[in-house]
Amino acid sequence: MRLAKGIGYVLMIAGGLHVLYHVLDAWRWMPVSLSGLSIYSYQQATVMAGVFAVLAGMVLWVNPQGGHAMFKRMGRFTLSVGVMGVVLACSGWFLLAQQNLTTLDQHGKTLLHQFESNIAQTLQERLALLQRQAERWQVPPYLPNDRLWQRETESYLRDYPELASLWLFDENRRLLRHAMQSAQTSTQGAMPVLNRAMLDWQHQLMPSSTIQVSSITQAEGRPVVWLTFPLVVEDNHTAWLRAELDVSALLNRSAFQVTDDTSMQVHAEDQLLFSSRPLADPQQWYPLVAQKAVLPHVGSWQMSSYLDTRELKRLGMLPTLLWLTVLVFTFLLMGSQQLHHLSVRSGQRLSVKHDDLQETLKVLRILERGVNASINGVMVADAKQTDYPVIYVNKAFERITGYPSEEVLGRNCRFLQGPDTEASAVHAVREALHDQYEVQVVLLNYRKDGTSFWNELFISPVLNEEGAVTHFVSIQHDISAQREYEAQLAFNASHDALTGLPNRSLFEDRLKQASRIAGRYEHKLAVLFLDLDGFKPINDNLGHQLGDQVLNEVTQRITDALRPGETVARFGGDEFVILLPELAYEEDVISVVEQLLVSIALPYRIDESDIRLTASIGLTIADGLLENPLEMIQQADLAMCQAKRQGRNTYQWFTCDLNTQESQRVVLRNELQTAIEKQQFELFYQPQVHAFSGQVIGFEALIRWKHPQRGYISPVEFIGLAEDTGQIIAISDWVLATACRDNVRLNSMQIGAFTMAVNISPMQFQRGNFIRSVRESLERTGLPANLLELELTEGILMENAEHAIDALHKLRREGIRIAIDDFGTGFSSLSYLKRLPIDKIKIDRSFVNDVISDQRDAAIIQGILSMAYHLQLGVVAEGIETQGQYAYLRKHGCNWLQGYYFARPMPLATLEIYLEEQHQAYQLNLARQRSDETEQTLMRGHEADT
Ligand SMILES: Nc1nc2c(ncn2[C@@H]2O[C@@H]3COP(=O)(O)O[C@H]4[C@@H](O)[C@H](n5cnc6c(=O)[nH]c(N)nc65)O[C@@H]4COP(=O)(O)O[C@H]3[C@H]2O)c(=O)[nH]1
Repeated sequence: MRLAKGIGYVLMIAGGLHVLYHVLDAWRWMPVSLSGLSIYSYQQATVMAGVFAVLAGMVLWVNPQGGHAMFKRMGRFTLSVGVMGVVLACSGWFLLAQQNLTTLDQHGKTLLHQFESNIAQTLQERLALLQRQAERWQVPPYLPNDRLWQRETESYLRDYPELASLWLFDENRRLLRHAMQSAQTSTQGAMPVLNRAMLDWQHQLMPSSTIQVSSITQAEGRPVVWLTFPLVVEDNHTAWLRAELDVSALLNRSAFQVTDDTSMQVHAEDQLLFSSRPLADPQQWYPLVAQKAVLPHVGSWQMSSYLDTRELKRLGMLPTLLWLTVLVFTFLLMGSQQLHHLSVRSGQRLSVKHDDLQETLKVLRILERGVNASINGVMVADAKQTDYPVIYVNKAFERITGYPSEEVLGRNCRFLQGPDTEASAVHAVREALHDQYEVQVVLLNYRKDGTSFWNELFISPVLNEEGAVTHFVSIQHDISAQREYEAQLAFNASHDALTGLPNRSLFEDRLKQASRIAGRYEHKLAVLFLDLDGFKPINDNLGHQLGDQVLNEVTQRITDALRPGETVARFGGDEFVILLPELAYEEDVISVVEQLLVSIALPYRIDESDIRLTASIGLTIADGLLENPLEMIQQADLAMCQAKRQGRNTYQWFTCDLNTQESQRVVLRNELQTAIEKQQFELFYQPQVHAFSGQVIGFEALIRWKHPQRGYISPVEFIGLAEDTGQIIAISDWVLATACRDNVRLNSMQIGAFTMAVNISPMQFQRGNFIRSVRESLERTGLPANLLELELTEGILMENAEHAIDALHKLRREGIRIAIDDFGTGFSSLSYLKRLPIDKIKIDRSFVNDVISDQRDAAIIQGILSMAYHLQLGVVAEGIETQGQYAYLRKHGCNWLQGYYFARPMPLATLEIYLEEQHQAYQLNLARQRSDETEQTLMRGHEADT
């Protein structure tokens, strides 16, 4: 920048000085110079170059940055063209001007040369003419007489005006005759008075035979040249003819016709002898050439040629025009070049801009596609116009709101608001728009069809390069589904998905609330725990879909039985809990419960078949003063379990005893788990004997828990709990495997083919892998299937008869025997029994117990035996404690017997000894019998002989 400024300084100063110099130098020629075109053309060229230098310097000095940029913008070629053009124009101008000057100089010289030649020739002719005249007068009659003189001189003077006068002198230099141009002669013929020069000549006249030519002298103020011719006349006398040549006339006579624009002058010793034109205005004439001319005899004079400055101007036109033309052409060329350069640069810039635009367009298209592909509505509003009219909406906006873009553009988007749009959210949006900051709100908007949707709205101001807000972009996210989902989640969090009833959590809330109200208003509230009886097999065997239908129907029946304000909740599975928050009388609970039991027990018509269900209900009542009202749920649960134990399809009040029992159950359950893990169980075996032979035909495996503190615990105490807790599965698997293994060992004693009867729990039987686990136990132990007998209660088979029948068929196909345990206690229908693929039935101990004393038990036993006989089923009577019972059953055809009368359950080792003893006793008895028979035979033979 400094360099540019420096160069600018130098150019300005140098150019300025150059111009000043020439302006001052040309001052005296100013009128001509200012006329624009003169001999100073070449100087003007350099002046113009100086002006250019000044201008360029100013550009660089005033704005070196701009100048630099300007030069850069002009392009090198343009600048080169400019410089070249200026140099060429100035050079051309200079050369042409020089050439003009040279031509003019030459022209002037030529003119002068011709003029000089003419003068010399004229002078020579006049000399020759007068010489001839002089010669004529040297022959007789010699000197002319007056008349002849006059005639001849008149002729000369007339024809040659430059001959100012002719003089004829005699030998003594006396004037004989003379003749003058009429203008100069006052009197023709009269002797003139000789002027001083003539007199001088008379005195100085030297006799000479040669022609004398004087130098230019003044005669009467005129430049003249004297020609003197010696004449030899008769008698060798001498005479002189003297001719006065008017130099001006001579020159005039010699001058040829020059052009209007040139002029010639002749000076002799600063005296103007001749001028082809009057040079009144010296500034009109430009001196071309001035040179000396030497004429023989006459001497030298100064000849000058002049050119009319108008011609000079005319001549100057060409270089100037050329200069201007070249400059104009240069500027045009520069202009065109610059235009070309600019067009190329613009083209390049346009190309770049075009590329940029294309790229921007591409990006914009992608953005537009992206915006249009967005699932969120996008809307752009003009922030600079009042009321922020919408200028763009994407497809998602149209889809979400139902408004086509043409109905939206130009409007304020408040048309999306409706009656339930939250005023606070709208206010927040307005404030954000007014203060131009981002805002995010959720508000209820309305579609074109009037339906509402939840709009999660995000509005952001858009700034331009100056940071001013020009637009607002809003992104709309229809979160209706999300809201619905959240509501659903909230509902699900507090409700049961299948029935839509409140779940435990909501029930607990309501219970707490009801308890507080009950405490405040001193009334009572009740909680009912309802569990369906026998629902699980329905669900497992008929499918969950059908189970769900049953549950929904149960829900409906319960709901129908309740009053408004009362709550029924589903706690999962088939458990329903009911809250009666405001009891007028305690007895009201009973009426509700009885209504529920009746209603639930009604048949369920599903898929064109009737399903029957009952419910067990536990009840508890409180006055709202319970510290923890949720205890009521546990209490009702305990009571429900008690109702179950009491035979189901009934209800049971909660009592404090139940609480104690439950505590014990909890302790027992934990200990039972420890027992499973530490294998604290043993199997005792109770023999079953043939009713008539008394021989042991098999055993029933009966589990014992060898508690580390309490000793042996009866299965009656823990099997039910294990069933409830699911611990029965692990226990049952162990029992089955152990019983099979021990039976293999007992059979290996080779004292009989013993059958092992194993009690099967309901949960064990209903497991999907039950048959497989039985098969695996047999395979692992190697016990033949026909030596395993499974004892199932009537209840197990009744709960899901079809599944049970199917499973029993499979088991029997394996060769496994099936016995129905506790037969007679389960109210089995006989038609149903007929379909069961079983081998035996076991008469329950309760019938055997009083068979002797109670006719009804006896009748039942007889009925069972009769039925079994006709169904071709074996019968085992258990609980035989007395001889009477034994005898009665044997008498009525019971095949097999089991009871303390024969043997108590015993460990394996004891059993082995027992069996050994029994076998020996049997053998002994058999031998005795044989011996008796032999003895009797012998006696009979002896009697016969005698
Ligand atoms: N008063 C009296 N009782 C007699 C007499 N003869 C046998 N008993 C008892 O009657 C019960 C017969 O077994 P249960 O009816 O299947 O009834 C069994 C059975 O239902 C269940 N149980 C026993 N062991 C198992 C087992 O391993 N698995 C399963 N699931 N249940 C078992 O526990 C119940 C009770 O078993 P236990 O206490 O061993 O009681 C046994 C047995 O000791 C008698 O003459 N008089």
